[in-house]
Amino acid sequence: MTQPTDLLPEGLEDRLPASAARITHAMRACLDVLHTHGYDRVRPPLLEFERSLASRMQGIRTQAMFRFVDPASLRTLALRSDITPQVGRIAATSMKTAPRPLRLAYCGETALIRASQLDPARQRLQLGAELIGVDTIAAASEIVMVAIEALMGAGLTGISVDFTLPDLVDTLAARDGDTDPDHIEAVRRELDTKDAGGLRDAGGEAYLPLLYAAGPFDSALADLREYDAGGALATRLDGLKAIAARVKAAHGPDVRLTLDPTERYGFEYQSWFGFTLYADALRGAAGRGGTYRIGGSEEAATGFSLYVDHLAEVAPEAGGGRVVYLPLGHDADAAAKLRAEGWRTLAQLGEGEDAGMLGCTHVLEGDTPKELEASQ
Ligand SMILES: N[C@@H](Cc1c[nH]c[nH+]1)C(=O)O
Repeated sequence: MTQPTDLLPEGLEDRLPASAARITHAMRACLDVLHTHGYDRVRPPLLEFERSLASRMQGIRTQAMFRFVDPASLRTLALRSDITPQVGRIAATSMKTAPRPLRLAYCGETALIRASQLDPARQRLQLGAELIGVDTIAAASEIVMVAIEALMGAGLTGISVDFTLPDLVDTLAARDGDTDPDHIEAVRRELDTKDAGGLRDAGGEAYLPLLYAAGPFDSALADLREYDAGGALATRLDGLKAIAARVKAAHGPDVRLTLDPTERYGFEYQSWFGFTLYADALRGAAGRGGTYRIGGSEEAATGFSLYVDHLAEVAPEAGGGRVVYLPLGHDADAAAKLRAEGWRTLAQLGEGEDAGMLGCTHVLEGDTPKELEASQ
């Protein structure tokens, strides 16, 4: 019986076996890909001092985090809403002297006070990789390639990568000698809503072509090059082209590439390069990444995060449906051998159990699993 006290807060939910199995399967597949590419796993804590979460990356807002006073230290703690800043802290402190480039992977729960309208979840299983100490095309390409491989490892299809230039407006404002923060912010806001009229009213007429330089990668890049007559964006555009070329060479038409230079949603701290990952049938993003600087050490880094519980909704089922029922007094060695071969076993505990109802497909007879129907 559900009691009123069993209700969960909005945006938080229990994952029951089928859904939890999908998530675990996707998580393992993604972690395996990161492991094979040389990314070492770290496990930062679930909460830490609010100030430390905020100080490592520019633009992080702790207002969106769950915060409370620690009865032990009487200081404000925050629940992490993103693991990347924690990995930045690790790279700048305990792993300061580790050789660069430093490759770190992570996977853990994050929480947000307010979900977005597109994605109401207030808890997210974030998994990702950070490549620290280099800001090169080679590093950004590796991150994009590993992210795609991780999604493919989880069984996702129809993957697309949407590139963006998170610091675009700042770069153009610097080019134009525009130092008025209010004007820059107004332009950003109108670009975010992709409102041409609003952009004009905000004095951002010069930025109008950016709204239209979006879509399939090659044509959007060509539009941007045309727009960028003065060449302020030239190195960025060359970088994007080189990264895209690597993805194309490896995946051809299997991975769709798009470019939306003004897309800033979710890019709080990324610098010249950002990307969002999508897949077939998935509502919203599967993940996001880009280049950034670790506050304090000012070290350059590139990385990506995948939202595993979200992407697992469209990942194929975990499979491995073979479950063998072990009757009372069964041969324990035979059962152990089957488990070692990848079978799942379910041991009988008492009389009156229905192996089929409990999800078993086989029953152990002697040392051989017999299909349930066949054995009856
Ligand atoms: N942590 C960022 C993505 C990212 C990882 N590294 C760099 N950017 C996010 O979840 O949006």
